[in-house]
Amino acid sequence: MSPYSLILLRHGESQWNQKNLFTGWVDVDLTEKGEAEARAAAPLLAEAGLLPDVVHTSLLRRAIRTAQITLDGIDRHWIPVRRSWRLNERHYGALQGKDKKATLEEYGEEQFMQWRRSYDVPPPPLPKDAEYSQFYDVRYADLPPEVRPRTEALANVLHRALPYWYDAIVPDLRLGRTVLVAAHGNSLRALVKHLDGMSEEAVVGLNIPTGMPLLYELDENMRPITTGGRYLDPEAARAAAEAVANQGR
Ligand SMILES: O=C(O)[C@@H](CO)OP(=O)(O)O
Repeated sequence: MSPYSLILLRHGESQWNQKNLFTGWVDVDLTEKGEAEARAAAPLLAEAGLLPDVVHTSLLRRAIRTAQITLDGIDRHWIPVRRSWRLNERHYGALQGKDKKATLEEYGEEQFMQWRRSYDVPPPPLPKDAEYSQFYDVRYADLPPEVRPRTEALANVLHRALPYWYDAIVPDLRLGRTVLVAAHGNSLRALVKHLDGMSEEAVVGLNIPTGMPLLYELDENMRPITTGGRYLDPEAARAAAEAVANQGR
């Protein structure tokens, strides 16, 4: 038995996942399919005997609602919750609200993939007052303006997520709590990169599917017992990750 259990859960399908639009910090809701995915995660946790004691989410409703629906399904809707902008999806800059297929056609495969999956190349920044900007969103009002992103590469996401990992999630794990983190495709890619010690090149090929619980059993040093963790439904997760990889095509 490993000492520490961490469950990573990307939100269920969102309205903009369904429409194939770059989303980032835009606060779109789940689709009915996304709600069903969140419900389906519950029995997987129950069957594995994984009952979260505490949940951490981003400030975005697709992650917040996914956590609520999943936890409700295992009668754990009452556990303590903490939320942080540090778990938010990657800010997608000027791509927020843009169609993935149209972006691929307009800019070509190389640029498209560089923006989507490269480690350190961010999309162009989004003007503060653009339609899909969150710069003046009240939920980020406590953040100094220079911290509020207008675009992010995965490297920036890792940089802002790690303080939360060390200062909020690890302390919960150290107390022996089973921790659920409900977050996003790219904030979870950053966390997985850190946990698995992935190279900048390897993380390019990492895709996290929606609504599939990913269990990391961690040792005393908060390192995975098994690299890559373990999806509770590995076959479904593999197919769904492939679909994420192929978005835009
Ligand atoms: O649009 C987004 O914010 C993300 C996740 O949905 O997309 P991608 O997988 O292309 O990084």
